[in-house]
Amino acid sequence: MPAVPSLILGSGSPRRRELIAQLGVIPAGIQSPDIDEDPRRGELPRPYCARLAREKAEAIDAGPDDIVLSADTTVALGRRILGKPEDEKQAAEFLLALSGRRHRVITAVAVRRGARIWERDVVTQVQMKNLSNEELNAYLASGDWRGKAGGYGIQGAASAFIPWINGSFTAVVGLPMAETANLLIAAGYPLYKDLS
Ligand SMILES: Cc1cn([C@H]2C[C@H](O)[C@@H](COP(=O)(O)OP(=O)(O)OP(=O)(O)O)O2)c(=O)[nH]c1=O
Repeated sequence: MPAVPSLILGSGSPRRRELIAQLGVIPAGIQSPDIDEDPRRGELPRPYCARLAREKAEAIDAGPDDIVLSADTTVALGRRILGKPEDEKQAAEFLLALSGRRHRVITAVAVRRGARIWERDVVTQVQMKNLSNEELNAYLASGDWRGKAGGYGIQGAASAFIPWINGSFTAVVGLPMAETANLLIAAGYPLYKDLS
């Protein structure tokens, strides 16, 4: 058994890689999980998001002692799930639905070691201001909506659309850092341990 378990980042998201690097964690491997992200009929946003994080962690090919970290970020408008827009038209539809409204961003994290899974989900409230046509069109043209739940990235130009959030900024970007660190420690990852 290796003295230090390897961490496999089970996520293709560049944001998640950058966020765990801030903890000093450099993954031994990175794999993009390939799962069906369609919500089940009647599935609510929070259980949907938790299920996806878990399924992503389970879909990663890892050794029995490796630690796998996966996550899912979902934008919820009431009971409605807004995932990653398929095209610009859908991004426009999502942004118009969010314009002037408060919504939730849910990020679920799943850490797996062998058959054991440690999970947490975090809900952040986000207020989006009323978007003018000019703002909407400029943002759509920037392409920054691509690959982002709800069709916006709070860490980019869309920061100007968000007067306030209540909760974890990093969770909105893709990983709640405090909870992620706790899950890694629970799974036996030697975070903060001096390995020299
Ligand atoms: C709301 C919001 C989402 N996002 C991103 C985080 C996630 O990468 C993405 C939601 O898609 P996810 O399905 O959570 O993740 P992903 O497809 O990018 O990567 P993987 O499944 O391989 O882990 O939206 C932002 O970067 N900023 C934001 O403000």
